[in-house]
Amino acid sequence: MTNDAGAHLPIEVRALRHSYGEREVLCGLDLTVAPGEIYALLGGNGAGKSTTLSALLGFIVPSAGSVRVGGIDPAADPAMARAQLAYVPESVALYDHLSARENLDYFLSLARAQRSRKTVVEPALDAVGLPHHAWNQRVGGFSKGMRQKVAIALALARHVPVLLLDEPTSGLDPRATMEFNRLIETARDRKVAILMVTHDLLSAVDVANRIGFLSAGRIEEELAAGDGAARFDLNALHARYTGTRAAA
Ligand SMILES: Nc1ncnc2c1ncn2[C@@H]1O[C@H](COP(=O)(O)OP(=O)(O)OP(=O)(O)O)[C@@H](O)[C@H]1O
Repeated sequence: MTNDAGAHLPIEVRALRHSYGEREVLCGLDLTVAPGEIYALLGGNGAGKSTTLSALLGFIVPSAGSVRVGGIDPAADPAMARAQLAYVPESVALYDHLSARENLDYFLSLARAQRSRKTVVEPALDAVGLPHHAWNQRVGGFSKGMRQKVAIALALARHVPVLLLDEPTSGLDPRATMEFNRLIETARDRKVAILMVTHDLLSAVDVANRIGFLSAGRIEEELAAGDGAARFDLNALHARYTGTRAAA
């Protein structure tokens, strides 16, 4: 699928199927994320959310269907596909003995990206709201929220079109969750396409443009945020997520 200008969407998954041995986990998954959109992918344990991320990262070769990241097939060219994206796992992997600034510098050099301190690294750290006094501190002492800021700063500095987030708010308190949501809005404002795998319904309701429920290997229901203050109907979503819809 292409957008109106004929270009590929940053994330496109079409009729994706994947089996582990005899067991089919994804059975015709369709999912797209546009530039400047946050898509929250919800689903029960074992629904196939991580498998979907693995397909986007090129860690698995799907049995059928198509996956494109920035127009590139991750199964055919994983390195090129990964160059289009930033992946933030549940626990952000950084070099603990290096400072925030040094981590950015190092990862940018690995990505062969521009890494001028004044024009790239510092503006990115500023954009994610990492306090200046922390820039030169070793990240080993950072909280999960601060580590996520460094990871998102790296994504911004690399100018990638796609951001993949795996359970980003698990273990964050409500205030840190709110801060994280504002943080990914910074990436959305820069037209990054963001796919967030999560169990955190409140966070999804707060920040997502669309919410998709993965069940039985496909998107069973997809909802778009409304225009008003109540972007989604939280009660209905909760009933939907907990399988108590009939009683709701
Ligand atoms: N490498 C693997 N080999 C065999 N089965 C696997 C493998 N990885 C995942 N599975 C199975 O595939 C199904 C989907 O797993 P997946 O991790 O994608 O689900 P999930 O939605 O991310 O779950 P959770 O919310 O618990 O993280 C599960 O039943 C899981 O046990």
